[in-house]
Amino acid sequence: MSRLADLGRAGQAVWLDFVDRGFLHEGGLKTLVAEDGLTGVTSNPSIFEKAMGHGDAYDEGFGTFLGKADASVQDTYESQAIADIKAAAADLRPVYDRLDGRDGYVSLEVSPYLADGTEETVEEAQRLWAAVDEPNLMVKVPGTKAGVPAIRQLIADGFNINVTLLFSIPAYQAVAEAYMAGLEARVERGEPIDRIASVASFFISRIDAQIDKAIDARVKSGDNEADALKALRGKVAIANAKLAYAWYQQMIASPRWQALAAKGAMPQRLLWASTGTKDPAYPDTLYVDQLIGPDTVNTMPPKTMVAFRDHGSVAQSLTADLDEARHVLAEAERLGLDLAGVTEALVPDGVRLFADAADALLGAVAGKREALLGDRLNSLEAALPDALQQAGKKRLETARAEGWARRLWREDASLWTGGDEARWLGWLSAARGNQVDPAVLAQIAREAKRFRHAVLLGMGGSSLGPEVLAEILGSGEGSPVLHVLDTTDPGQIATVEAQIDPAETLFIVSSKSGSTMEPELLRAYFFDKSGRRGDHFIAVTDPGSGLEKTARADGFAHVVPGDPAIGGRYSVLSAFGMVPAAAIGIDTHAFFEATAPMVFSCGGDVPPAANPGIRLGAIIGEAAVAGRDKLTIVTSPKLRAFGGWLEQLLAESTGKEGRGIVPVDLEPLGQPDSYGEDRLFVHLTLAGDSDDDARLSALRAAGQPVVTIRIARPDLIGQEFFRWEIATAVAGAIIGIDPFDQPDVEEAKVATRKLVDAYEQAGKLDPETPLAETSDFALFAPAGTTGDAASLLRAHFAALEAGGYAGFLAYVERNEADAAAIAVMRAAVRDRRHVATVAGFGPRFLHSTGQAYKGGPSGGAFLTITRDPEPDLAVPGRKASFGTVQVAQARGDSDVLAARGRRVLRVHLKAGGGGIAALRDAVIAAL
Ligand SMILES: O=P(O)(O)OC[C@H]1O[C@](O)(CO)[C@@H](O)[C@@H]1O
Ligand SMILES: O=C[C@H](O)[C@H](O)COP(=O)(O)O
Repeated sequence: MSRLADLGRAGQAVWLDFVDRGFLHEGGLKTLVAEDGLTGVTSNPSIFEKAMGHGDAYDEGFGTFLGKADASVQDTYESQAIADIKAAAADLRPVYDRLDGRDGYVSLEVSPYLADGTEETVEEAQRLWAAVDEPNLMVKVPGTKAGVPAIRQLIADGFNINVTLLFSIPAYQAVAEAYMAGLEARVERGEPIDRIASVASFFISRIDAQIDKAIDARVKSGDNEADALKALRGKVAIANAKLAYAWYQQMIASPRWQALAAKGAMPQRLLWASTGTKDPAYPDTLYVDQLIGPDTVNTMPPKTMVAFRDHGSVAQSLTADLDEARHVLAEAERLGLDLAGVTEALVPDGVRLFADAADALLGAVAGKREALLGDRLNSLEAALPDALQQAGKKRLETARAEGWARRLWREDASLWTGGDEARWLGWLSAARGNQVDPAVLAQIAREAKRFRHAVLLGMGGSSLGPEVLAEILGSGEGSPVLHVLDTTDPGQIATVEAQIDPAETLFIVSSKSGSTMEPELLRAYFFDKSGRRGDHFIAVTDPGSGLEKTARADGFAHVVPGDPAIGGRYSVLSAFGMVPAAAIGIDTHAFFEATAPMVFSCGGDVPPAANPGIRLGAIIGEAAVAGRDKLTIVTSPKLRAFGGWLEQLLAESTGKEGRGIVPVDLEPLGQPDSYGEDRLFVHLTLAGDSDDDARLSALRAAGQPVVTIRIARPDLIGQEFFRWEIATAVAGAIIGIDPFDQPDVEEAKVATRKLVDAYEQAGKLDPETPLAETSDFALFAPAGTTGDAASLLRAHFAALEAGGYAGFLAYVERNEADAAAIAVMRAAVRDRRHVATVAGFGPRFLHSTGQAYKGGPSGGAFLTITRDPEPDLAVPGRKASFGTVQVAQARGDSDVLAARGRRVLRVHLKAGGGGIAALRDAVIAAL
């Protein structure tokens, strides 16, 4: 007869500390039951990681889940774990039935991520219990501080519980107390207690591993108690267990337990866990031989089981030599081996080890999902210099150990500054399409078909996302074409006006706050132009805003609410992006479906290294703190508009407190020697689109960091919105700022408002005296600057230092010709001064990159470009025209930049002069 079966006859149940699909399928467990009298199975996250995290044995099972866009890796893993546990439960069911519930259990552990939460643990145990749905399941709950009350409640609620991670006698006593209290609660409620099973898993080898380590260190250092110390090697854990059992025997004899036993209660057996020897110097059956006694369990890894079957010895060892056990513990104490400290530390250590295993497993499942999704998930490759590669890797490991993915989705503000960040995370769930009402979108899509044009009036987060959607996806058949007006430039307004007929145009007024000046002026302007046709207007705004009131009063066709828990720049997957998208006939349902693989791949259950958003965030965040803070956006032609959206997200989120990322968009690609050490290139490319591959390869070859994101189809652009939102939030955590506020934007608004108010009073703006002028332009700068136009321009660019950047802030119409002239100036400055260059059209950039220019890294030198609007446009009900407001915005912003110590030179292009082309030539000459 098997020695293992002899253990059973000695009163000790033999359990297997192992689960594996192949083993179960081949009938391995059934054989152990039949031949060795095995009566139970335990699992833990490490065991499942070994089973599922390697090889392909579970691929078939994973495949049924992972192919779906919205499968979570946690659910996928769990489905397979549960299948194995159910299979083991079925194999053990005859034992359970034969022993009338006294044994025959299989254990499944609650998530180690929950070990600090009582409520969460209770809920998780209930959930697993329902999911496995087998009477011979034991849910494993750690005996941590938070676990003990959970155990009490779960027992009271009638669940079978295996308490895990017990190392010390006091911790075990607390658990035994919780078990009795739970049973007593049932008795009090008149509920049965005779079918509730529990074991207390007392860990063995991990204690010796720690104590022995301390012993060896002291012996090595020549401790004068070396012999006494050596004598304790491999003894302390067993002595500790023996005394725990002695306490168990007393407890069982107590009147309190006897009263429960009289009502049919089953004792909570001590289960010896961690019984595989870790030190090869020890006999491999040590932690079985020495711990044999009635009403106990030993759960053994397969190797230990094989060894015991071969040469284990069965004797009532647990109650033998108790005095010796006491002596061992007394000696340990005398020698200062600090058993209490060791066992206390082993609890969080055990939780961490299981969490590490769970991370490894979830990471492996996520990897399989990525492979299965193929090009349904946008890919990311990073060619990075060594130092950045290492920093990113290290960051991902810290992020994993600190649970960043989970904490982000749990809305834990301590990831950032511990301020009000949790109030701004509505974009996470919005990415699943939860913020928008599909019926409203469908109605808007239907109604919009009667219009030929749609004009979106909004700034920053309210306009840049819709512009990307319109540019990259375009309008559906029979749906209007979208024009975005995010300006006060009279020329630009006139250009759009010339392209539309207000009678055939739907106007979408988008403003979260509902109080932003530009959309308010534009609304007033076009409302008049439309003949005050409210039914041609839709408002998208946060509930209760001023815009909502106006829209209702003016009978707008729809007032679609935003989510106040989403900031403007994170709002594209909410109503702010989806209403315009629906209006131009984009199938928003299909859009969210195409976006879902990224949303789920960036989930809280996907550890950082396998999480595409966190991976990117680690790269851009580490790059920024290492001085590579000019994130240079390079897109294939069809993705061009995306850069404008991304600029706002990065700049407004991270550029504050003198830190952050300065995005560089639409700067023509140069030769490697044009660039300094402050760049991180991000290349977004759409399959089939053409790229400047030669220049990009040259950059990579020159050691510049290049991240490449490949997008298989235009409708997968939604994935990049979400990936970059996650990445930005993560980069914010690395940089150490609140990525959801924009503290420096307000100041320019206040300065502008002052100027406009003064104009409303006086009918003119304060006169200014130019510092210098040519026939083409006049130059303005803060007091103290002198010289002629050429020397002022020369000094402006000469002041740029490595790591600084040149800004071109143009308060002119945003058209191809002006953009091209600015691009030439940028390339020239970049090539001659080796600094990054940025450009923005005002006032559009004020609601986007303006935050970083004022609040982000210093070192920017800004050339602000204005011109007299010709012709100007009046705003209904106001003295100040659009042109006046635009000039006031330019002046207000320049003043604030200067007040922040930024170098600012304002160039006012004269009417009848050579315009921006003349400025371009003057700038090139000045370099
Ligand atoms: O949607 P709103 O409230 O009009 O704001 C527009 C934009 O202005 C800003 O508040 C900056 O001024 C951005 O954050 C925002 O996206
Ligand atoms: O319930 C079983 C325990 O999880 C297992 O025995 C732990 O063993 P280890 O210390 O070898 O990981």
